[in-house]
Amino acid sequence: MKNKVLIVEDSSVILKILKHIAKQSLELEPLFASTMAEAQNLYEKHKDELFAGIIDLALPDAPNGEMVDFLLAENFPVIVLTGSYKEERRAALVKQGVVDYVVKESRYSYRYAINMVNRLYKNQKIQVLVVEDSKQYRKHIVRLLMAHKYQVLEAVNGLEAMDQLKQHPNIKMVITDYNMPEMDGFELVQAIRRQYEKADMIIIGLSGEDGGLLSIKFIKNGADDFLNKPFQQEEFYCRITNNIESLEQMHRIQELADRDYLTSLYNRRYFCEEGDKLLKQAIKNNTEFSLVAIDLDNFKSVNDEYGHEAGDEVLKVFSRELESILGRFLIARIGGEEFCIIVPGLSNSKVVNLIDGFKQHLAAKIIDVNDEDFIRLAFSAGVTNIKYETITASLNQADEYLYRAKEAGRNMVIGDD
Ligand SMILES: Nc1nc2c(ncn2[C@@H]2O[C@H](COP(=O)(O)OP(=O)(O)OP(=O)(O)O)[C@@H](O)[C@H]2O)c(=O)[nH]1
Repeated sequence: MKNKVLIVEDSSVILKILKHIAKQSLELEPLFASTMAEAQNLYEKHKDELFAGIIDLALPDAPNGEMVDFLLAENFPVIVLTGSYKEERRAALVKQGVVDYVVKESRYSYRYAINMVNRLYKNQKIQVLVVEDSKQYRKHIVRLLMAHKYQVLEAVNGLEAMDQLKQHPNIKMVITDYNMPEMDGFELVQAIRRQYEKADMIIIGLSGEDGGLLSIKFIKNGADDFLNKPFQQEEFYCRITNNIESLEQMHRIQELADRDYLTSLYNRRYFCEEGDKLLKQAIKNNTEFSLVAIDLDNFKSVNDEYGHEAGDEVLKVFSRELESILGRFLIARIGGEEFCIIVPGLSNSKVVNLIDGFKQHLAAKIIDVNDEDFIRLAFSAGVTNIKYETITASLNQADEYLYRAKEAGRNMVIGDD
């Protein structure tokens, strides 16, 4: 597996800063060197595990970028660190195929270089579709994207693009030209936006020299950004990266909004929204649909005896157990020590057995409360397969069974029968 990064820098002060930042934020394992000889040794030894390099342009035994040349000849992704900005040098390096060029100005520069490696590593999982009828331009864009490690797919017009989107549901970004046969760029943007929200798909339009009118039209039709052709390679990368990072940020915010802060299980709002969809599907297809309500027994005594913090830990352990055994279903923490699960496709008695099985699994676990005290956990549960019109009504029914279980002595599962 390629999960190591070669970092080569001769200044001991800068190397120290790089080590510090790498420790804080590099998502791969760094290997450090301060001369070309050392770096080449490391490279030969770890070739199969090395993913990319952050390489100082001038080293004591390689004053003219020989280390960078060596790695580029090996087709190895290189981010260059350099002490001074020279436009000609920058242009030559970009043409040679370096991933990026970072001038050593401040801590921010080193952080940028480390983040770029993290970015490349994540890009390996991101699919991008390039839609362009000019073969020359298409290949140019594909090459640029591949240098930044994206998975790239191609189409020559809008129709082919729609077909590719259907075949590859993980595509996250479409870069599209305007002028194409069959279906042009605007028609494509409109067709994509009919199916994909902005949070699910980035669209970048490519426009020729037209005084900016095409760019405006692209944005008004639902594109997120545009690039005027011909573009600078670095502008291309900046726009692609910014858009991908905004999408990731949007997903992080969405995750935070959907999850319970303590246990990271889904929260009540998400559960009700998704549960309603699943319930409607089950009603439409006339299939089984179970809603399970679980409440830990005598949980107050855990807080009272060991403190609220220990209670929090126990809730986290319980949630992990739920996930490990029943993670294939929709699970949520809907209140303090109350949890809900939706189990589609099984009869009521089968779901009661499933939850009983989980209860036995839990009973066999000794839970470490605070490294000194150990407890066992029990819960009561209600399971209903009655398909009401809303998830809230099903939840009330499961809750009713749950409280019957509590009244009948706790530590039991009650179903419709
Ligand atoms: N540590 C911790 N405790 C919580 C949290 N949310 C709710 N609780 C506690 O959960 C306990 C629930 O108590 P009760 O409703 O009396 O229920 P119980 O003790 O589990 O008893 P039964 O449900 O009747 O078996 C209360 O002490 C709450 O403070 C939380 O997020 N963290």
